[in-house]
Amino acid sequence: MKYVLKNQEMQDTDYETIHQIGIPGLVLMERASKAVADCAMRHVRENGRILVIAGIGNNGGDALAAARILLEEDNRTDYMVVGNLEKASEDLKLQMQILQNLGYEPAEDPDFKNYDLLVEGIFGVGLSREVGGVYRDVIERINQSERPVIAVDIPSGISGNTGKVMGCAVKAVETVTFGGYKRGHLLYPGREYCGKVTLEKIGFHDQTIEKYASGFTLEEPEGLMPPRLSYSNKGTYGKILMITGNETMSGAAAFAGEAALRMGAGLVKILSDASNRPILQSRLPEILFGERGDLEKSLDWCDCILFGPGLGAGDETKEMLEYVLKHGTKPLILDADGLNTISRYQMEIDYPYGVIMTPHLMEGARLLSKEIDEVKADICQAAEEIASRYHAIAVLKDAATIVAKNRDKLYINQSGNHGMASGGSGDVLAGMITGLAGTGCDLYDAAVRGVYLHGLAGDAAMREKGPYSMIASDILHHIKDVTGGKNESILPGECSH
Ligand SMILES: NC(=O)C1=CN([C@@H]2O[C@H](COP(=O)(O)OP(=O)(O)OC[C@H]3O[C@@H](n4cnc5c(N)ncnc54)[C@H](O)[C@@H]3O)[C@@H](O)[C@H]2O)[C@@H](O)CC1
Ligand SMILES: [K+]
Repeated sequence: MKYVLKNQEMQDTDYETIHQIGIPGLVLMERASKAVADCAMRHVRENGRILVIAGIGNNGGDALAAARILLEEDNRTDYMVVGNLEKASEDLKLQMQILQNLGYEPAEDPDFKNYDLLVEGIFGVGLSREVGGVYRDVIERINQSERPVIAVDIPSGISGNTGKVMGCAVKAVETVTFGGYKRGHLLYPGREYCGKVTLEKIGFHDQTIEKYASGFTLEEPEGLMPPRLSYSNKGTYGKILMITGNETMSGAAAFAGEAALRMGAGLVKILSDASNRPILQSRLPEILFGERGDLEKSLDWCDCILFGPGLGAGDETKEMLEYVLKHGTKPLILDADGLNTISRYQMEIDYPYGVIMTPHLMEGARLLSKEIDEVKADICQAAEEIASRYHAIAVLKDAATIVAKNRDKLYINQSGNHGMASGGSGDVLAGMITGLAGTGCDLYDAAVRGVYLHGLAGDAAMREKGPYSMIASDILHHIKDVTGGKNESILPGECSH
């Protein structure tokens, strides 16, 4: 798990580290610049020429100190500063003075194409408005030079808060950042401008970062699945009820049902249109099939409910959803037409047993009565609004999916790929989350882990089938690769590890 911060949260972390904990800012800066210089040396060939481009804030200070370390290591390095030096930060002025004391003067109007590598520290977490003037000119020259660029902290021009391009932005091959990720590293389009993101420790301690970070991300699948017990039976791993699939969309029910079973669920019962009985029972004989008349007794039977995939958003769905919201007593996952029904009929949700809502951007926009562009402008905020308005855990699905719950740290997902952008992927996700929730996993954990593992299964599918040819069934097929436990022993005491 890694923390994710907004600009102000990083500045607060800086402030506390320097002024309350007592690590001098210049010590942090020296460590930051060492990490940047090391990265530059990994990228540049022997005798290659490096140009360091600094702004006038502390991001520029990091860059100039990196230039000094590169020179100390005998790299052919020039530097330049963009902006009015009179307005520069004290640390930037100091770093420039040190370079001059050592006899290194800034390069005058250097031709970027004469260098093998550019290192840019124009703006970091201090970027606060659209980029214009000399800054814009330099950023455009950097990109036009077609030279590899290392960005210090975040590519200049990318908003650390939203990943938005603030007028224009540097396209980097690698970004070296410090302490924790910034949201802009993980959210699109910023994510594409960063190249590889390398997170370095420079003196910010975890407890300080944890105190200020409003977000987190997962990077390792270990330890995410609920434990399996030798002494257990199918009842131990959850009885899941799925109200899914109308007469034209049996596939949604099949995908969600199989995904829950592949996540380890004990029993899955699908209530669907009668015409789906032969299809589902031949495709997925492991499931129990019921018709909609079975709703009342199924609600008593189950440990967890999925409502929505492939149902259609008509009056019948509305009546069933009202019934579930009134009589259900188990955690509820609302997806697809469950969500469309809520927005279409402007239903309110106040369901005390826990709700996860899994809208894609368009469904999210409908739930908030907004235009999709408003949702895209800050998807973290949109996810938080859905969570707060519907008293739910919101899973707002996009290339970087967000999971939000009131007062908890927000999750930004990094797994997954564009090969997953095809029909059925969302049904698989809903089934995976429901599978985890039905096995007794905390609901927020179920949402976060389901999203992360779904992306990892998609990545495994992409490696096998490629982004064009992979389909939702391939994601299902690869769930086995991300749930682990394949080498575990069958009998207690027979462990191989
Ligand atoms: N001691 C510290 O505070 C540390 C700071 N660090 C570095 O310092 C960076 C933050 O430094 P700063 O807070 O000085 O800010 P930046 O260096 O990110 O920004 C410089 C200044 O540019 C101005 N500015 C913002 N948007 C602009 C725009 N669109 N056009 C023109 N000017 C604009 C702002 O007034 C800002 O102060 C981090 O990203 C990191 O690289 C690291 O060295 C770690 C320690
Ligand atoms: K930068």
